[in-house]
Amino acid sequence: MKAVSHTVEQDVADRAVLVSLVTQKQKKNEELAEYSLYELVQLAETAGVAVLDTMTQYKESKDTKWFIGKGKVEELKAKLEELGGNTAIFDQELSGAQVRNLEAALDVKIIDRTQLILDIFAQRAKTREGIIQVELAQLTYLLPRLSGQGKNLSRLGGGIGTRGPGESKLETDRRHIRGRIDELKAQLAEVTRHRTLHRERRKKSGVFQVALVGYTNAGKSTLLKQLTQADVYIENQLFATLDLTSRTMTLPSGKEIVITDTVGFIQNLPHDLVAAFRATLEEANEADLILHVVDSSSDMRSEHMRVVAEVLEELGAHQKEQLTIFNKIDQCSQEEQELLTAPGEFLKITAFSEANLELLRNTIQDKLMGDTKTFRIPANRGDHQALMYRIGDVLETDVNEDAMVFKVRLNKEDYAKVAYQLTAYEEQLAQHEAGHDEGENQ
Ligand SMILES: Nc1nc2c(ncn2[C@@H]2O[C@H](COP(=O)(O)OP(=O)(O)OP(=O)(O)O)[C@@H](O)[C@H]2O)c(=O)[nH]1
Ligand SMILES: [Mg+2]
Repeated sequence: MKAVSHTVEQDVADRAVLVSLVTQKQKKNEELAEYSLYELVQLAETAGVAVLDTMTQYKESKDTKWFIGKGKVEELKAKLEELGGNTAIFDQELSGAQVRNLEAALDVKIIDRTQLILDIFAQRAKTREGIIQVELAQLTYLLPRLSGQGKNLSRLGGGIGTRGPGESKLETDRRHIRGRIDELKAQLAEVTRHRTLHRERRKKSGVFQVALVGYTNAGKSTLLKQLTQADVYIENQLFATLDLTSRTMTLPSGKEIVITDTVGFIQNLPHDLVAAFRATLEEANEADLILHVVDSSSDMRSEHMRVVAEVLEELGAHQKEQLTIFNKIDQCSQEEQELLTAPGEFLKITAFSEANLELLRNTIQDKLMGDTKTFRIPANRGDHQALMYRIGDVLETDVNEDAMVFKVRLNKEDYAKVAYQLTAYEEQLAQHEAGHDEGENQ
């Protein structure tokens, strides 16, 4: 390495130049490509990499051998030498051959966007399920890129720092990796089964489940914390949350529900990762209500919302009851706030306002539960009265001459099951009373 720039932090192991290729096709949406590179910088920093510089190449289509053009490779080499870089990170997915060619030409570590995201996930995963899922995604990514050549192989798996699948694992051949993939899949199935059982038990007990989903850094964990006083990790960085956190939350009616924080989404989320995290994301699928949290202060919020909608669709969760939460409006001007809109119901809030949280709690309650309704039940029919406690939350009771009056906040599903029966009771009561009146009049 030649001249090392004095701005470089010497103690950071990975010092990288970030590279993006914008092809003719993507050029139509240059803003998006630029944003993707901006995100890559954040991702790299999240992974603990010192970002020295970025460069973008505009090219008709990608180069099969070098990904970027040969001339651009020379330029990159000069830049890496000038700045004392030891890593090049590409914003798009590279083939195994491209990685090897670039590595040979540049003599630095080559990482692509997918691998970088996988590295961050590996760094963050804490639960057994998360750890299995990340290793599974890493190996699935690695398998088609294996060349069987020792040095390249270990480099390819090396990742940022030492967080790739360990080198000893990589010394083994494809067959071993396939075996390990099968093993991980089996372990994952087992963990998932436990969780599904747990979730079903919760469901049977009639507890409502709400899932927080959204683009990374939208404020999901902050909301979980604000709504439940949970002690969760919140950071102004991408992918702060990786593992699921479920907490009990109390609605204004006093009813308890379970609210779950999930992993954030990002554009060009590696497909292997979505597949591996499917089980975790299923949580959104099982929820009674999805809270889609949006960072309304981001210029890219529409893009974020599109990405989230796509992932939800991929999971088959797009038909679920949804509430869009435009969060961080404290960072938006009045004009910007007025522009915020979403299909279906939405709220504009900041997670730091108690009044806004109250509004959110009430909206969740209204979404999960029906309106309040008053029933009159014959005073001598204990069985009918017991029914009142099965169709929702009894808010008030009162007794008058012939009937007990129940004011109930309905649980839509449970009420639907017995609504016909209750209508019949009401009719009976009305008839009874009519008979009574007639009798009195005579
Ligand atoms: N100004 C402002 N900042 C907020 C608000 N809500 C959250 N934040 C900040 O946004 C950043 C990200 O918050 P998180 O709760 O970690 O976001 P997340 O959606 O859980 O992110 P990931 O776990 O990375 O997917 C933190 O710095 C929060 O303090 C808000 O209403 N207003
Ligand atoms: Mg989070």
